[in-house]
Parts: sequence; C-alpha cells; structure tokens
Amino acid sequence: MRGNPLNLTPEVEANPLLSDSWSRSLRYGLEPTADDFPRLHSRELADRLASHRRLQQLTQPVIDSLSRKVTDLQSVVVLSDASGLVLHTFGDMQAMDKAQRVALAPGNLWSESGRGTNAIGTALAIDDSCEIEGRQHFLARNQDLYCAAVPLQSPDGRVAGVLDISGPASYPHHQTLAWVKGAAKQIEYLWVKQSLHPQQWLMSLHPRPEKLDSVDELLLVFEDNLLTAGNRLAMRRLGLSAAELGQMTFGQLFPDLPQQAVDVPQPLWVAGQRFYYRLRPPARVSVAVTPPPGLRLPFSTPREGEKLLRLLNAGIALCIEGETGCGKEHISRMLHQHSRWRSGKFVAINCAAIPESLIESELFGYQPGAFTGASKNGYPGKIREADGGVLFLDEIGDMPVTLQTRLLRILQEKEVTPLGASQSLPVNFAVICATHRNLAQRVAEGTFREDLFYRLREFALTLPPLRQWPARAAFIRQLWHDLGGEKRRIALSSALVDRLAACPWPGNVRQLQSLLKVLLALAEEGETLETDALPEEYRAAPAPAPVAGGRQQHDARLIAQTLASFDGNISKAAQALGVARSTLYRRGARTGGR
Ligand SMILES: Nc1ncnc2c1ncn2[C@@H]1O[C@H](COP(=O)(O)OP(=O)(O)OP(=O)(O)O)[C@@H](O)[C@H]1O
Repeated sequence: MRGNPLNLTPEVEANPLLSDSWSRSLRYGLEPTADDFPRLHSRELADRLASHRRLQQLTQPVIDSLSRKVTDLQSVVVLSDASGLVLHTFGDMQAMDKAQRVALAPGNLWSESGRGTNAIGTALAIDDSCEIEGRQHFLARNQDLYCAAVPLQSPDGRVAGVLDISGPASYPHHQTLAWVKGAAKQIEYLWVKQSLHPQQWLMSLHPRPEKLDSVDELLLVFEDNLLTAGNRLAMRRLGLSAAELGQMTFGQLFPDLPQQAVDVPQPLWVAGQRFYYRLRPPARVSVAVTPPPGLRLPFSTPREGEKLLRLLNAGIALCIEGETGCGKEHISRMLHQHSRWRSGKFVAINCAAIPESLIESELFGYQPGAFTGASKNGYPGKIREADGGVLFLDEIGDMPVTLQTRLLRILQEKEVTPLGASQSLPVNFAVICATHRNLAQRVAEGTFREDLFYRLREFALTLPPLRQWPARAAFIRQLWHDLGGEKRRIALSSALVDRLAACPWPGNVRQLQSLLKVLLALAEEGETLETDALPEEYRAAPAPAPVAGGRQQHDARLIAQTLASFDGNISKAAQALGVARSTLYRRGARTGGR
C-alpha cells in the first residue's frame, strides 16, 4: 500500500505514538498473529523479585488503594521492572478470562520488543505515560485488553519500572490513565522523601504556595551544593536530565539565590515562571572539608581526572582495571578526597582476602547475638560504614556468586539488612570497584553475574601499567620527594632516574615505591645516589624483562637483597621495605620453601 508500507490500520496510522510503536514492533520481526510470548522461569523470577524488594515496598501502599479503585472495572494493577518484566499483579484476576490472567501474571515480559505495542512496553520505549486500547495492541491475542501505564522514576533519575492498570477493553476507562498517573506521582514523591539522607538539603517548589507539602511539589535534593536527586515533576518542569544530577550546582540552577534555609514559602522566578519554594537544610551537617587543589593523575591529562570526578559525583559506579600495583586503590582514594563524597569515609574491602564465611557479616553487619561468636554489641558492617562516602571493592572478580546477588540488591535498593535484623536500613554511597581479572570473561564463564557486571561497570577505566606512563622520570622524582628523600638531603642522579624510568616494572608503582624505600634506607644524608646504588637487577642495561608471576618473583628478590643489605636483620629490612616483620617472615618462609 503506497504511503502506508507497513499496512497499518487507519486508527494506528493517524496516531503518531501508535504508528511509531507499530513500526518498531514490525522492525523487531514480530508477527501480529504470534501466539508465543516471553516469560521467565520461576527461579529466575524469584531472583529478580528479590532485587526489586525496595520498589515493591515503596509502591505497595499506593498500589493497594489503586487496586481497590479499579475492582469495579474488573481490572488489575501491574508493577513491572525497567525491562517490562511483570514483578507483581495486584487485584482480583478471577473475573478475567484465562488467557488474560496468564498474560498478566508475574514473570511475563511486556517489553515492546517481546510483545509489540502495549502500554508497559511502549511507556518504556517513549519514557512517558500512554494508554493502549483493544485493537491498538500489536498482537491480536492482546486486543481484548485495555492498558494504561506510566514509567516510574527513582530519585536518581533512572527509570525503575512501570505502573500499569490492565483490564478488559469492554469496560469504560475514562479515568484510568489519570489514576495511574496520580499513583505514579505519589510513588515518586514518597521515594524522594523516604530516601533523603540526613546530610542532604531538600528544596520544594510549586507555582502555588498552598500546594507545597503535597504530592504535587517539585522536589530537588542537594548534597553540599550539588544537585543529586529529584522527582520527575521537578526534573520535567525545570528541564533537567538525569545526566545533570551530580553535575549541576545550586548556584547554576538558581543564580540569584543564597543556599540558606527557608521555612516560610518565598517567591522565586525560574525560567520566566514564578514559583514558591522552601529549602530545608541538612539535619546532620557534614564536616566541611575543603577539597584539596586539583586532581592530578600522573598517567593522563587533568581533563581525564575531572571527567572521573564528575562521574563519581553523579553516583556512577566506576570499575578500574589494570595490572597489580598500578594504583587502582590510590586513584580511588584521590577521587574520593576530591568528590562530593569526601565528608563520608573511604571504605576498602578486598573481596579476595576475606574468607567466604565472613564476607557476609563483614559487609552487611550483624545484630547483637546474631550468631554464635558474634560480638554482643553487633557490628554495623562495611556497607553502613561507607554511608555518605565511597565503598571500594577490590578484587571484585573474586567475590563469591551468592554474595554477588546480595550486593546487587543493596546497590539497587540502597538499603542493607544486617544479619539477624528484620528491618533494613537506608544507605547512600558511591561505588568504585577494582580488578586485575577480565570481568567480562568471568561473566562468560558464569562465575560473575551479568547484571552485577553492568551495575558495577557503569564506567570502566583501564589504568596503564607504569612502563607506559608519560613523564616517568618526573613521577619518580615526585615519589622520591613524597617519601622524604629531599628532606633527608639525599638526591637521585639523572642517570639513576633515567635508568629507573626505562625499567619495565612488572609490579608497577608498588615495586618502584619499594625500591625507592630501600634506596632511602641505605643512603647516607647529603648523598647523591648513582646507578651503582641500585640492586643488581636494576643496574644492568637493558632493563630487566618482565617475568612470569612478576610481582611475587620480584618481591622475593627484593626481600632477599634487602635482607642481605641489613645482614639478615628482619626488623631493619622490614622497616626499609615499609612492611610488617610478620610479612617478611611469611614471605621468607614461602620463598625459602621453593
Ligand atoms: N599515583 C601514585 N602516586 C603515589 N603513589 C602511588 C600512586 N599509585 C600507586 N601508588 C602507591 O603504589 C602502591 C600500590 O598502589 P595501589 O594499592 O593503589 O595499587 P593497585 O593497582 O590497587 O594494586 P593491587 O591490584 O595489587 O591491589 C601503594 O603503596 C600506593 O600508595
């Protein structure tokens, strides 16, 4: 048919929302007569439900009253996740015919790519509310249904799921879309208010002062002076996008307004429109920490550093990959100190070093007497310690799969339930993870959850090994200065620095730092160190080639040389290497055993 190559019905063709959606459905390769439909097995569904507990808890009271309203229309309320997967169906389904009951039950996937034009899938595709009635549905098998859906937005600006009302198309649905929109507005309002952290500012705005303190309020949340969250009403009305959260400052949004508590509604002009606003200061004032001057990354440009900071400020999960010792933790600590999370702690967890049986209590904490041997005072756990700060997950690739599920849930719901507790506690933190493993390969092998992989790797950064850093000589001199070389009036000759800059450094900065500590411990005040001060393996030109199992072999050699320099005195060698004596005993025993 000319002008209508997709053979759309006149009703669909006349409505751009529908014709676009039908075109997409056809492009997905769907057939209107298709009778099979995507559905999740109960085990996978249980897993997905567990990771959306917060969404369900938040929506439950609003949905309960909504489902009572739609009973007379023989309709049900459906809650889906952001992929269109039905998580819960509320209301009486008995009045529906069997096919509809089956199709709307939890576990069904109502994405547009799975079922063509339908309210849940199309609302997700256009990120807006919509109603799809009878023959407007793409699949013939759904054409007895009426559905109205609204995407739900979490305070961090992400689409978290969809709220939908579905029922027989034969009933009148004059108010249904308005009801579902009102419920979604209420959920998004409660979500912002309930996840407010004591260190955050809350701004509420509305063109009419009497509407303040109602679900119609526009809500904005600031941490320090950074905009970090808001409800959809505010973001739409003020033209803000999720990408601006963590970037936009109070001053950029309201240039003429001081960031001061305002209790009695005051007028305010924004984008040519008059609003009234209140500004509630944080309940717990964070210790004002002045950010240290500019972030310097020795291996890249200042712009790269600024980019990473912006991402961290926006709450984006960073995944840092790179060889051992190249500074993954060091850079994470620097980012934390410069970020909006700096008033909270930097909490590092080595996922490979904690015994599997202890990781759970270590991460999630426990109630007094939660298990035999538990401290009688309980333990808050690392995740709660990181509240307001940065949680650094080192060697994330080694986290046991069972714990990956719990970690994912915490990252999605931003709350933690200590062992033995019945109530969960809200937490707010940024996540940086590090690994020297190939995480994608672990996902392919089935030892790392794919959903956690994407959640933790919202932005991935690969640190180059030290041998590839530009300006290595300058870095070596800086490290020497930081270790106190200049203070002790001990200099490094240019020839020595050049030799070190040419080394391959399989153990990266850790190896370089250990060597410089040894040189410093052995040198006399006022001396200038030449290449002959270097241990033999560093003296020879060309520089030593990287060896298999690099770090361990290098460490063993360095330990042996240092011990020899101090005539076998373990205390002095340990001091020179900057490690505990017990480490040297342990390493000595290991290398000696080979
Ligand atoms: N840019 C840097 N400036 C100064 N010191 C650094 C720098 N990068 C790393 N270091 C130091 O090198 C050592 C190793 O760094 P770090 O622990 O961050 O490496 P890593 O990549 O996390 O190692 P691993 O993979 O073994 O955990 C630390 O003592 C750290 O302080």
